[in-house]
Amino acid sequence: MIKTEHLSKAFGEIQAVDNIGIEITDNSIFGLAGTNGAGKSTFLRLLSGVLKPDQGSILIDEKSVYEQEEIKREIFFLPDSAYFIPNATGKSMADWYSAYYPKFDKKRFDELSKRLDLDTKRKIHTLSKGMKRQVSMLLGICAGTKYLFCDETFDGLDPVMRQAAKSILAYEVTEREFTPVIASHNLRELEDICDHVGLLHKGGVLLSREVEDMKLHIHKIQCVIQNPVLEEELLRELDVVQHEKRLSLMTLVVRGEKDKIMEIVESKFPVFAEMIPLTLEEIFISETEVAGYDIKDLFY
Ligand SMILES: Nc1ncnc2c1ncn2[C@@H]1O[C@H](COP(=O)(O)OP(=O)(O)OP(=O)(O)O)[C@@H](O)[C@H]1O
Repeated sequence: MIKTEHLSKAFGEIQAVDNIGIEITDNSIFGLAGTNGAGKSTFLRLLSGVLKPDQGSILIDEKSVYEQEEIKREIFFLPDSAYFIPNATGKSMADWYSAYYPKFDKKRFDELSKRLDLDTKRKIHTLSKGMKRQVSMLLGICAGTKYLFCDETFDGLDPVMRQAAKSILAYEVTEREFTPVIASHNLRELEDICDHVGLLHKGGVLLSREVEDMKLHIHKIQCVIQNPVLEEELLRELDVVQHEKRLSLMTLVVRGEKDKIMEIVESKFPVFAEMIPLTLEEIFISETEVAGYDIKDLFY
C-alpha cells in the first residue's frame, strides 16, 4: 500500500506538490488526473524516490522510499519521456533491466512484444514515438515490480494500442501483486481502466474516489416526455446536475439511486426512457461541482 501524509515539494517559488495525503490500495489501478502543471509528474517522482520531499512522508509497504534500494526494486517509474540506452533494442533493454529487477520476466516481454507486433531486435531510436511508448510500457510491466508509475504513458498510443495496454495492465492486476498508478491530463485516457481516480489541482488533491462508488450515485438518462408540464415536474423532482434537450430528446445527468430515478421518470409517462453509461468526465463534473469547482474550467 502507498500512503502519503502532508507531502509537499516546491521548486523555488513554485509549490508543485502541496500537502498531499493519499492512500493507494494494493492491486487497484489508480488514475491520477490533472491539468498541465497540476503536479502529477512531481508527485510520481516523489513516490519513486527520485525526488526528496520538503515536508511530509511517503510510505510504500510501510517503508520510506527515498534512498531505500530495497523498496525501489519494487517500483518501476515510466517517465513522460522514457530513457533508452543509445543504440539499444527492446531485447537489450530487457537484459539491462533484468540486472536491476530480479523478477524481470523476459519470456513475458517476448510474448507481449509479439502480441503488439513489436520487433525486439530493432534499434529503439528507429521506432515511432508510439512504438517507443509501447516498448517502455512492456519493460515496465515485465519488470515484475509490485508498483508501476506511469507518467502520461497512454497519451501517445493509438486507440487500438491503448485498449491492448489497458487489457494487459488489467490482466496483470488480477494475476499477481501489482498496483499501477497512471497519470494523465486527459480523463478520457483513464476511462475504463482505473478503479480509483484522484484529481490533482495546483499541487493538491481536489478529490479522490472509487470509480464504482461514484457510478452508483450518479446516472445519465435519455428520455422523451411529451407533456411539458410533466417534463417540468421531472426536472424539479430529480437532483439534476446537467440537462440538455435536442428536439424532444432530453439527456439528464442526475444524482441519486438508479431505481428511484427510473421510478420518477416512469411516473411522467415517457414515450422512451433509458439509462446510458456516464463518462468519467461527466462524473467528475458533478463531483467537483459539489466541491465548488467547475471541472470544465480545469480540463478545457
Ligand atoms: N525541476 C523543476 N524545476 C522548477 N519547476 C518545476 C520542476 N519540475 C516541475 N516544476 C514545476 O512544478 C509544477 C508542477 O509540475 P509537474 O511537472 O509536476 O506537473 P504535471 O501535472 O505533471 O504537468 P504536465 O501534465 O504538464 O506534465 C509546474 O509549475 C512546473 O513548472
